Amino acid sequence: MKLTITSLIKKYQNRTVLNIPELELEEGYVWGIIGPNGSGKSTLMKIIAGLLEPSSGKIHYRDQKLKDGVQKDMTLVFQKPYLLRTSVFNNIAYPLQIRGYSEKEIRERVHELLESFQIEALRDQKAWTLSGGEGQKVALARALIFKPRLLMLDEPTANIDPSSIMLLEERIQEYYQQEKPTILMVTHNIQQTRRLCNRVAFMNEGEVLDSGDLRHLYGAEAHPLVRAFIQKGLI
Ligand SMILES: Nc1ncnc2c1ncn2[C@@H]1O[C@H](COP(=O)(O)OP(=O)(O)OP(=O)(O)O)[C@@H](O)[C@H]1O
Repeated sequence: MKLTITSLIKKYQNRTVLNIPELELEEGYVWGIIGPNGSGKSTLMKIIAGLLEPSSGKIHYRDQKLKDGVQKDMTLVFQKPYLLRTSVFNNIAYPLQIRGYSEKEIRERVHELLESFQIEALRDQKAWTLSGGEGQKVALARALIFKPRLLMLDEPTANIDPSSIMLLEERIQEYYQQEKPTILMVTHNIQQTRRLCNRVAFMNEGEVLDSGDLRHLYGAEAHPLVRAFIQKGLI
């Protein structure tokens, strides 16, 4: 099973910010999407999540066009957590509420997530009063609660303290081990890529220069620009 991208172009005014003739992302892996600022990583994730229209091109997920309702199976967690103007509990419960789960199931599942993210104390706090790191935990808990088959994370641990980074990474790893979803994760942290990802795609100026397993990307066969970036620690 694959996520297949064909002839994808995204332009703003006349500037092309994304140009991907062909890219296949095999399912069941944790993909690190890496590359310098402005290379199109977030734009690609938003297009896959259906939040942004491409200028042209096609994306197929499990042999279906993205349009055909398959996006209910996926979610994108933004770099700056986007939370609803309500309590932490309601934010995490929301994906189950709209999917018609019973009150009891919702209470139990939310409680489990509050515990595993160590945010029980924030249960009734209003989402807009949370710190950045707390908000990021709530956003990830809300994403995991409905067990998406495709989980997209845009710099999930940017501006997060080291112990919270560890906690978020543990939750992502645990979810991957339990459910074997496909995870696409934008990160600027190479160490994090090594810890969490088993596949990597490298982007530069709107193009995917290289992709594959970690050994390939960090090895001698990788695209010369990818090697230069990695060797100089530029990403
Ligand atoms: N709404 C917009 N209008 C015009 N240009 C845009 C818009 N959104 C993004 N861009 C441009 O598209 C390019 C790709 O942006 P994108 O956010 O996808 O990059 P990125 O790789 O995620 O960067 P970063 O690592 O800094 O988060 C950038 O040059 C950006 O300025």
